[in-house]
Amino acid sequence: MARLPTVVVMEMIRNFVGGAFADRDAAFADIDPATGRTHAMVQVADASLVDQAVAAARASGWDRVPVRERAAVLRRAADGIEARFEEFVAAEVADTGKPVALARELDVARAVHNFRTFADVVSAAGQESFLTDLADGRQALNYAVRKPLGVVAVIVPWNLPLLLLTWKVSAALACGNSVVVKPSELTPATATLLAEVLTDAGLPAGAYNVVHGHGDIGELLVGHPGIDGVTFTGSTATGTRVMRTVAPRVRPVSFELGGKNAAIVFDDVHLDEALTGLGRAIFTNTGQVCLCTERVYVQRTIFADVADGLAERARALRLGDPSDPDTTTGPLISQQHRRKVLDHLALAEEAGAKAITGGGVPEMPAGLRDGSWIEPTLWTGLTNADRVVRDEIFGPVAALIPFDTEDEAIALANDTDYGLAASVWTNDLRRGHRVAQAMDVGMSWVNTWFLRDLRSPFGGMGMSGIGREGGESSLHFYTEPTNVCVQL
Ligand SMILES: NC(=O)C1=CN([C@@H]2O[C@H](COP(=O)(O)OP(=O)(O)OC[C@H]3O[C@@H](n4cnc5c(N)ncnc54)[C@H](O)[C@@H]3O)[C@@H](O)[C@H]2O)C=CC1
Ligand SMILES: O=C(O)/C=C/C=C(\O)C(=O)O
Repeated sequence: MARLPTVVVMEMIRNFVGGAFADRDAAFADIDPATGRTHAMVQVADASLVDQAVAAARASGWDRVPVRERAAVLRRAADGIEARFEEFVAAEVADTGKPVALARELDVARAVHNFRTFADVVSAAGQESFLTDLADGRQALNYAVRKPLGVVAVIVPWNLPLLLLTWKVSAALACGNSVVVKPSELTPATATLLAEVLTDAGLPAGAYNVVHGHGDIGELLVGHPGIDGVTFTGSTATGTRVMRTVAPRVRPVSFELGGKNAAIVFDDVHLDEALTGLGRAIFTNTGQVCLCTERVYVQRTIFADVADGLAERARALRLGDPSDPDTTTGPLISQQHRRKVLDHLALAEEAGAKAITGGGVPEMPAGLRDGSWIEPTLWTGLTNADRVVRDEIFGPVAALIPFDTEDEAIALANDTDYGLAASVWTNDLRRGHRVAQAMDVGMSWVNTWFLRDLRSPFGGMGMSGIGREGGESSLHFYTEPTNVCVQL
């Protein structure tokens, strides 16, 4: 008997507007960066769908839902992600090529945590009040009531798609806003899956909308007259463009942009622990976390030990099939991004750097050869004057640079246009506090990296962004206070 041909039905990722999936004819390919193969098609939004999404958000009525009920919806959303945990993992792995172990531990676990945290934060929030003494002996009561901004545009990148999306969406919804989300064109899957979970959790139609597309759709969204605030994570270049688009309508923006983060390693450190921490800081998610370390300043007395130890850790990383639980390191997000990283590898060579490990494209097994793989790379022989020590590269790369004194290390670490994150590695408690505080950054870690308490402020200074999110900082960004003054 003749066998029927196998029909492969490609998954179609659709826009989600006003509580329903919306079909559009135009679509683009969603590429798995580990294999280079198309794993889904993504329908592209257009101006009229953006209009519909903003109108649906405006009409959702979510702002009138009491805080207690909002928090309950967020908690059910967290439960819903947990119930479909492996579906989220699979979608994130297919879009990003990141190892399944990382997607489980970091991305999807954090999505659950984001919803639970902002349910707690908004439930515990109070309001500012002041009793004002007046010249005639009487008093006035000042208190501020916080109202949601309204409709918030959420623009997120491809490196931690679900983590960053839910970090913003959970806080915005907690405060009573409705959102229109534009995920990265490279990683559209989990934002779409989240629409189902939020609907099942009881979120009203229109409170969460997803429009897919490239930067032009993002630009239409952030420039839309119905948008009351914009939260953006991505490159500094795109952040400045978003700022220009939003400026004529003077809407609040929260920007978490690029970084060129430093680590400072003192010679009193517990070497093994520091090497493990630094390995994470440089190579996690193939260096594609805005917090990743790309500059490591090492006290000269232990420079050779740190260089050897880090190179050994880099060589121990296991690049390979993302679905293998033992894989530690995936590909870069795209061939285009790999070209950018490879250009920086070439620039480093021209500047006279020595690659003590890596420096090129790895040999991958059949099936993975068309992926955007890159070797984890460490350089010596560079200084702060070199472009690769100044540009954000966003790959598994770092320059190791020696220093002699604490003051010199602080000056070198702060010698950058960025100001996102830093880490200090020392066994001297006082020095740890002192140097961490001297870093001109939003987040400064001592003997650890990317350890997050979601109630603490998160964001950057300089070219790394505007504003902070997290805990109360999120409540402040996603609401506007109206101060009421009552003569008593
Ligand atoms: N968190 C971070 O620090 C991140 C930094 N990057 C850096 O950015 C570089 C470029 O990566 P891209 O994918 O191009 O990031 P990007 O910053 O251009 O993209 C981020 C998001 O912004 C959207 N977007 C693009 N143009 C827009 C516009 N004019 N208006 C509104 N939205 C717009 C994109 O579609 C995407 O959803 C990377 O090589 C890396 O250095 C990338 C991702 C995250
Ligand atoms: O922990 C967070 O909230 C965010 C971490 C990472 C980024 O913001 C990023 O890589 O852009």
